[in-house]
Amino acid sequence: MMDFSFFNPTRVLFGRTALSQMATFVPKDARILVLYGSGSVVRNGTLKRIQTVLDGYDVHEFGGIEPNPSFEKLMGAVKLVRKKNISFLVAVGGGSVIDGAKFVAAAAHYDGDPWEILQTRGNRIQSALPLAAIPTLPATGSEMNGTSVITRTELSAKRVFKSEHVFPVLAVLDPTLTFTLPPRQVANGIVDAFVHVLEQYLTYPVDGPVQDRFAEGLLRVLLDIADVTLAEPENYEARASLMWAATLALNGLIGAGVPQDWSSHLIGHELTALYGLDHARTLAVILPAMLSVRKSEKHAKLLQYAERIWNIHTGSENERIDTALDNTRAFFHRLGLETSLSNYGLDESAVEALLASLRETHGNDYALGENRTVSPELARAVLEASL
Ligand SMILES: NC(=O)c1ccc[n+]([C@@H]2O[C@H](COP(=O)([O-])OP(=O)(O)OC[C@H]3O[C@@H](n4cnc5c(N)ncnc54)[C@H](O)[C@@H]3O)[C@@H](O)[C@H]2O)c1
Repeated sequence: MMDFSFFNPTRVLFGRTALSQMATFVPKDARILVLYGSGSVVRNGTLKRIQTVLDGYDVHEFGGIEPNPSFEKLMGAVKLVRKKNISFLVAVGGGSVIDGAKFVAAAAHYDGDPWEILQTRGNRIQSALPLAAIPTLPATGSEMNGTSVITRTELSAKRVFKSEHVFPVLAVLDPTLTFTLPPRQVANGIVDAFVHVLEQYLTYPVDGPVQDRFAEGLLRVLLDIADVTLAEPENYEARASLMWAATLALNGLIGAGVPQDWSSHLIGHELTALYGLDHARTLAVILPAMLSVRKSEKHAKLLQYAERIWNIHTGSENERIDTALDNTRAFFHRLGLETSLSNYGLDESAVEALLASLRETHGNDYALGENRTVSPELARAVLEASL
């Protein structure tokens, strides 16, 4: 196992009663800004429930945060925070709203141009407003991590920042808040969480059996509940398992002490920035191609994945790995996600545009992935394999 430092300060309230307990953990004199997205929380009554829970507080609201939240929109919230002297943020929605609120939390305290927060990947953040996250879409794990992904629309640039200061102080996880999700978003969430685990699991062995078994447990649960939670949106137990699995997939625990890849995510971000594909849909395209192209580099863990997740024990080692990759693609297809760029109407010209965009984001000589082998040449091979 590799040496590591693990930090996670987020208090989690989980279950049907979580929302009603929330106020216990919000300072009595807080001036609150509730941030939300395109309005599903208004239509399905979630916002009303939060207003009731926060009755007695000085509460303001900021809606309209888009999927793949934009810097431009969020700067409006930063302005409001300063004008109203807000002291506590509450983000209710999917990963986009929670990520957006993290940016607002950091930008409100930032001296200088807030775009620098993204350009310096969060390194210069000294403090941030406290934030409570109420996820309504189990997927990103943003409710219990210090990561945020923000898009600057005018530059077609999607950027990540990380900071210990933007971990939510509170994550309110009520699976019933996800019952209204359309199947497309549930499927996206399952795939997003599944790929988060794989980015931290399918690297190379470092004798980390605790991390491996945690990761395998989460993968198996996601495979077990996927069909049920899609067919029965109000099956509480299945949705609760999805929600907790998605949170644990990216709260730092399974990745502590093991190598991490994340190259599929970084290429996927460019796909969203240029062509607007949902985050999870970019992963379903890029990840299988990435694993195929880097099969020999990841051989040992791919073989372990084939055996322990897909119960494949016969055939040559290469055949077992190929079958595991076929099964992974089939799982994504079964959930309604495509696994090739051409299914989204993209061709060779998109490959060139994506490669240019990757250079813009990461420099001309980038080297991504756990072994720093994902160079511009290798990224080209992955993108061509994903056509
Ligand atoms: N911070 C992280 O660690 C992290 C990790 C992975 C991805 N991300 C980022 O998160 C974003 C994606 O977040 P997401 O997948 O959660 O989706 P999202 O927040 O973009 O939401 C997708 C859609 O679902 C709708 N929705 C949400 N909850 C609903 C509900 N209960 N009922 C009905 N509709 C509902 C939203 O209105 C929106 O239209 C991307 O920008 C991605 O890059 C962040």
